[in-house]
Amino acid sequence: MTESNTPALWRNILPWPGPDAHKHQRGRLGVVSGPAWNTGAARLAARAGLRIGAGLVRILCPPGAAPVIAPTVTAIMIDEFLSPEALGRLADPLDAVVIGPAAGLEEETGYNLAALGRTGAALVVDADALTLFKDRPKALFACLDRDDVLTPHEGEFDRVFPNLLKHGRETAAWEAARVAGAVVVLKGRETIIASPDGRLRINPNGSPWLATAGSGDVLAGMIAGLIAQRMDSFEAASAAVWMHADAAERFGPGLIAEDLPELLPAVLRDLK
Ligand SMILES: NC(=O)C1=CN([C@@H]2O[C@H](COP(=O)(O)OP(=O)(O)OC[C@H]3O[C@@H](n4cnc5c(N)ncnc54)[C@H](O)[C@@H]3O)[C@@H](O)[C@H]2O)[C@@H](O)CC1
Ligand SMILES: Nc1ncnc2c1ncn2[C@@H]1O[C@H](COP(=O)(O)OP(=O)(O)O)[C@@H](O)[C@H]1O
Repeated sequence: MTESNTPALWRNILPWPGPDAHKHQRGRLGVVSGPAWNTGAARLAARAGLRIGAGLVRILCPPGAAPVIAPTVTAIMIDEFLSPEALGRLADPLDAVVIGPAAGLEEETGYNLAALGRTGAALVVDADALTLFKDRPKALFACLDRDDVLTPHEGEFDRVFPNLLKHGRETAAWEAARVAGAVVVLKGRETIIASPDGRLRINPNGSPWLATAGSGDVLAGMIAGLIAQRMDSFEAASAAVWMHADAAERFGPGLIAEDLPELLPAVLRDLK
């Protein structure tokens, strides 16, 4: 079934806090950072996850990155991990984790993903954590569950799912979700959200102002922030894609990725 991704599909299941909410109950999100000179992407994702309503957000960083991150965050917490096993232990109590933005193309990123795959947290896998698996996608799929989300742009999609795009974006996304056994968000002008059970949504409100570095990192944080709040992964991806574009259209000229999280309160208010 193919649908246009309009708010009517998911507006009534957005996660608003109840009167007894506390921060742990609102959802615990983790974002894996790259090394010291590559922490910006994780900070963008973390800020977006916090703004979309996750109650508690932690950046999980490799040795040496914490002193860079600490002066730039306030509500967001920081944990350092020294091994994939240590990352897994930090992630275990979390509801959702983003891995990939500026994570690096070293094997360590794959080991980190595998460790996260053994935790109970839902994963949003983006950027380097996709590119790393070029030519060996089965190793990526082995880390995934059906509530995990892959967020490739077309370049990343072609690395993980070679020869699929020639069948058209819809068929490609549909088949990718089936073989990966996870939700696939094929980004672009008309972003497609595909579920492993065969559902497909095409996003109608794409904004070219999103063609700016780091906007995909923000989207990954938004999706994971909604999943952390217990929204179904396919619905969370659908809602985040629409809200991301709506935020960009509201701002228009001059938009940079840093602006996107700050636009979310207005987007959320109008949806409420
Ligand atoms: N603030 C930050 O620290 C940022 C870090 N970023 C990170 O920087 C690293 C490298 O990013 P790159 O942009 O080089 O890697 P990409 O994989 O995005 O780009 C590599 C190549 O893919 C090709 N490509 C094909 N289709 C594409 C599409 N639809 N969109 C973009 N590229 C397409 C392009 O020719 C490009 O040269 C990644 O780890 C990424 O997560 C970026 O997310 C930007 C922001
Ligand atoms: N021309 C466009 N029209 C609509 N959306 C776009 C356009 N160009 C980029 N986007 C959106 O911007 C985001 C870019 O993500 P990505 O390529 O991962 O960037 P980055 O790696 O810099 O964060 C995606 O959500 C994509 O759908």
